[in-house]
Amino acid sequence: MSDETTRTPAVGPAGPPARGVDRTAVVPPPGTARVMPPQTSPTRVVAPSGPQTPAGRTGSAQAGVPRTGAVPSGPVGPGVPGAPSSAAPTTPAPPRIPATGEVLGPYQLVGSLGHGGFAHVYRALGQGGEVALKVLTNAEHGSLDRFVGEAALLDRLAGRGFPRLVSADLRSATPWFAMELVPGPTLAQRVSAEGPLPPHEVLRVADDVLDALAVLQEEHFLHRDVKPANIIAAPDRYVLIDLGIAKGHGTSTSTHAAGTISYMAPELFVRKPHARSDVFSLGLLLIFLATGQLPNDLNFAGRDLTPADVGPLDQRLLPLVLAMTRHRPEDRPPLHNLSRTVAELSAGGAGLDPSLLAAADATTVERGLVTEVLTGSGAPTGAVAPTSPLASNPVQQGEPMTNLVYDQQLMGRLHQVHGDGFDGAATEVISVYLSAVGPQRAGGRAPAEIKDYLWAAMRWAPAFTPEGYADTYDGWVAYRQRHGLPLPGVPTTPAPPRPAADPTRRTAPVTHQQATQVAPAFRPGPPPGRMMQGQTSGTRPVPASATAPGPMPGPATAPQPAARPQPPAPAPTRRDDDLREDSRGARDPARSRDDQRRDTGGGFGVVATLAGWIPRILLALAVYQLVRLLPGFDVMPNAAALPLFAALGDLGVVLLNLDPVWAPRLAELSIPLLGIVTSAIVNLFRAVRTRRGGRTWPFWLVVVVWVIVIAVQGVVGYAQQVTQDARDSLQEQREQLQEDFEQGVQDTTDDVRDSLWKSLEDALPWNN
Ligand SMILES: Nc1ncnc2c1ncn2[C@@H]1O[C@H](COP(=O)(O)OP(=O)(O)OP(=O)(O)O)[C@@H](O)[C@H]1O
Repeated sequence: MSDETTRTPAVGPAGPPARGVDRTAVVPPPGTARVMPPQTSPTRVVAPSGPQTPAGRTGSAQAGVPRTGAVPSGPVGPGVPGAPSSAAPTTPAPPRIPATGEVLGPYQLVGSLGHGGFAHVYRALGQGGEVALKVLTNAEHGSLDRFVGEAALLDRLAGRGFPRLVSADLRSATPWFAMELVPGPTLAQRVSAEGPLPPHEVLRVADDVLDALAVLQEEHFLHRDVKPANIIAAPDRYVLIDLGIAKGHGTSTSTHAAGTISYMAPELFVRKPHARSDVFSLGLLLIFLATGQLPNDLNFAGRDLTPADVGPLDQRLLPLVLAMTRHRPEDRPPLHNLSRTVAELSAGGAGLDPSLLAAADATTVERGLVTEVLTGSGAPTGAVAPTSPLASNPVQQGEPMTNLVYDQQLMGRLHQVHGDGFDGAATEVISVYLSAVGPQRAGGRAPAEIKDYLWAAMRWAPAFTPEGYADTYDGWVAYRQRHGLPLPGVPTTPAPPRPAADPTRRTAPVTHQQATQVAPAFRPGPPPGRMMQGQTSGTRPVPASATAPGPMPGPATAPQPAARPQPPAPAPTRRDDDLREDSRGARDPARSRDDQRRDTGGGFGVVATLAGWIPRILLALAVYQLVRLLPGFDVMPNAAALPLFAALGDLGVVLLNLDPVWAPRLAELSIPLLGIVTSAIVNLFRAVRTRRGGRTWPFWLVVVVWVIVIAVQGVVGYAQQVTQDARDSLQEQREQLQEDFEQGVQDTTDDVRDSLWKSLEDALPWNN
């Protein structure tokens, strides 16, 4: 078979694979492994020769697939063939998402099957028929190792409960692997479309998934992400997908984290995976399948579920799921006992053997499992910075801050902040949040520690702050303003209504591509006093402490520690695709300022900016005109006399068929009216261009301001007119009086003079 290795083309330089070039095979270091061409038989991700383990023995060879290479016994990472080590010639390329129609190796991508924050999965066509082709689309540190690990593990599982690995090229500039295409919807899709499953079908799911988990356990792995979206309902079986090794280290905008957290065992929140952590998730999954809902499991209250928590459930299933979801992992039954119980239930056995559902000592295969998973996958501990205090001071189960992960409003806000790439701002958000809800919620932990813990619990990798913005709260707000995104505290689209039938239950997220929503009630506001004092996680400043005083940041709803975490609530007026685009752009070091200018509209952006000033100038003019109405200020030049407004006044008179005396008044009114019209046009243009039609509040704000301006102008103008009329009338009366008086005096004078003359003439002797 060595000839097959040699016919595989060598790994080329980084860059998109050439069309038609066969780069399908994993190319191991010389002498360490072999490669098989996909056209003839499955290519395997193979490991260097090394110590064999039981895992190796139970791998593909056990399934009857010939193998010559040893399967890595532990986690796959650097050093494993196909996983470029630090010395490997290829470095992870910036995220590139291939388009449908592209050719990768011998496959043509014919459609998208789905994607998470880490990879895209395509339906692809090759010589051997259709496959599901998974492409790594995340270039963050460690992503490639985990991607290789997933391919290697799939290879070892050899289709037992999982899709069979077909071929791979993990050293390509766009690393990918092809696996068996499993036809059918995911269980999330099926329940969403058809509602809860009948009990016998739930038992079938349990049977298949328990088998798959047992195979995984033999390989010394936990899945850690058993949920409806990760199980495909094929016509004849249920297949577990997405080996959670790489879960959550993709872009922050992965919507999968929400689904993940809903099914997460309590011990995983404190980063203590247990061999029976998957049992817990499967127990919740079965409840969901049977009822369509998830219970408020109250695990953080430290107790097991009760029948009342679970709700109406088939009585045969009830003891099974109650046992699987026990709070303490060691109280849950091991996989083998569960399989026997499910078999008994499926066969309709009259009496269950209660000992099968009792707590049991660790089985041989369970021993040693957890350490391997923890150190092997690098997650969730991988999300904790080595400099974090958590690295040396691990979180203890039951610490108050572990409940913060259940706070939907806090997590919704953090999801936004992180999704935008502002982890430093997240620390400030947490600090303000603690000021609002009380420092006891921090249990003595600093906001930076809490942030690191929450990031680990959510499996969020450190974000990359967009170029040109400070990684602070203010920087984040500036970013959101610049991109026309909802700001903290600004009410947006309301969250989808929840079923109100039973307050103790909640509907599970049945699809991980759900519409985003926001948690508007928690309003961090500006951070208190910019109290930076140290550095954490590299170079980011952090607030001094959780107990630092600060202003109450608006209405903060008290957290509900007992509730199981809801999916974090991302921003509502923005689709995940948009978020992903921005995040991708922000993460791309090659992203130039030109690109960013293009994002903001380029030349259109300049025009839009200039146009945006017109309503503001008109508003200033309107206010100026208001000032002119004040007594003594009318000496200021009249803006309404400007040719534009004067012409509008004349036009208004003509159009409304008014007395020309109204022209100056209409000229004045034309200023605010023009302001309303231009601001409406500008806002409409922006909303259409940014595809954020829901963001109309600035327009309405401007309209309200204009209406106030017009009203004030109208009232004051009317009052002024009335006063002027009265003054004119008084003046007229005064002048009339004056005139009358003067006329009277004149008449009297004339009369007196005439009378005197008359008397004088009568008195003269020569007149007698
Ligand atoms: N073998 C397969 N056959 C058919 N569809 C598949 C297969 N593997 C994956 N898919 C589809 O692709 C989607 C994404 O797959 P997967 O969950 O493995 O991606 P991911 O990037 O690892 O996601 P995540 O962010 O959860 O890690 C699945 O929801 C499923 O619909």
